[in-house]
Amino acid sequence: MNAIEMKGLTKFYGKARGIVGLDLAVSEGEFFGFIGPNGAGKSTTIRTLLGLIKGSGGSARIFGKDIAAEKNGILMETGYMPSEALFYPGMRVGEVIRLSAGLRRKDCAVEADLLCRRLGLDTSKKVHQLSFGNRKKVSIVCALQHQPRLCILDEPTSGLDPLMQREFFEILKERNARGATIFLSSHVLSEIQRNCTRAAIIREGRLIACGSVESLSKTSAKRVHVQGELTVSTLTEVRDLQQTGSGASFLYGGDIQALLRVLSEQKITDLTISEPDLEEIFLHYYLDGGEET
Ligand SMILES: Nc1ncnc2c1ncn2[C@@H]1O[C@H](COP(=O)(O)OP(=O)(O)OP(=O)(O)O)[C@@H](O)[C@H]1O
Repeated sequence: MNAIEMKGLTKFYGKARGIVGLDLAVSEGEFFGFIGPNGAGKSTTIRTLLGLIKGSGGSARIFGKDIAAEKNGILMETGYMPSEALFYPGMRVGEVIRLSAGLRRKDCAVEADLLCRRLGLDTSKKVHQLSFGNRKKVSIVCALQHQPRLCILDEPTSGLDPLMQREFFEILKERNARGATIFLSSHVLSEIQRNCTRAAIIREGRLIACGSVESLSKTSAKRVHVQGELTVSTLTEVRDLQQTGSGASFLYGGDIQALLRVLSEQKITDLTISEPDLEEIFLHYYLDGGEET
C-alpha cells in the first residue's frame, strides 16, 4: 500500500508558484528523503499533502484516504514536524507535549517521557525560553509520541547538534524497523544518503528526479580528479571545476571518450573517475539543469 500518493499536486499562492504537478508515491514502510534548496517547494508540498493549506489542483492521498475528505482520520495516524518550532508562549514543555497528545485523544505519557529522556529535554522549562534546537526537540516529541504509522518531518535536524541528530535518526530507524513510514525533507544530503532508501529531488516547484538513493547517485555525472596540468576548456558538460594545488577536480556529464581524448593530450600524472556522492548529484541537478523525470 502507498503511504503517500500525490497526483498532479499543485499549489499557487495567488500567481506565485508553490508546487506544480507533483506525481509521487511513497510505499508503506519506506524511509524516504525529499531534497531541495530554499524555496524549492518542500514545505508547500508537505502542507498541501496534509491539507494544512488548500491545493490549487491535483490530489493527495495518505494510506489511500483522500486528504480533502478524511483529514481528521489521516492526522490521527500521522506525525508532522513543521520546519519552524513555534509554540504558544508562556507554556511549559510538558504542557505543550500533553496538549499535543490530547489532540490525538491518546495517553502518550510513557512514550513522551522516553523521548524526552533520550533527547535530553527538560519538560519543566517554558518553551519561549528554550534555544531553537531545544524547541525542535519539543516538536520531535509532539510528532512522535503517539507512535504514528507515518512520520512527515520537515527539515527536522536543523538546529540539532550532531549528537542529537544521531539520537534522532536512531529513534527514526527504530520506528521504521517497526513498520513506520518516514518522509523527511532536508537540505542535508549526507543525512539523506546515510538514512534514506529512496529520495526525490524538487527544483522550482517541480520534481526533477526520484529513485533509490543508490540510483540517484548513478547519473551520467562523474567526479573527475586529475593531477598535473589541465585545460578542460574544449570540453562541454564540465561543472563545479575546482583547481587544487597540484591539479583539478570537476563534475563531468558528457561523453567519456571525449573526456579521455582531451585528457590523453595533456600532461597529467594521475586520474581518478568516481561516482559522485549525493552532494555532487545535487550540484549536477541544479547547476546542470539535470535530467527531467
Ligand atoms: N505564504 C506564501 N505566500 C506566497 N508565496 C509563498 C508562501 N509560502 C511559500 N511561498 C513560495 O512558494 C515557494 C516554495 O516555498 P516553500 O516554503 O515550500 O519552499 P521550501 O523548499 O520548503 O524552502 P525552505 O527550504 O527555505 O524551507 C517559494 O517560492 C516561496 O516563496
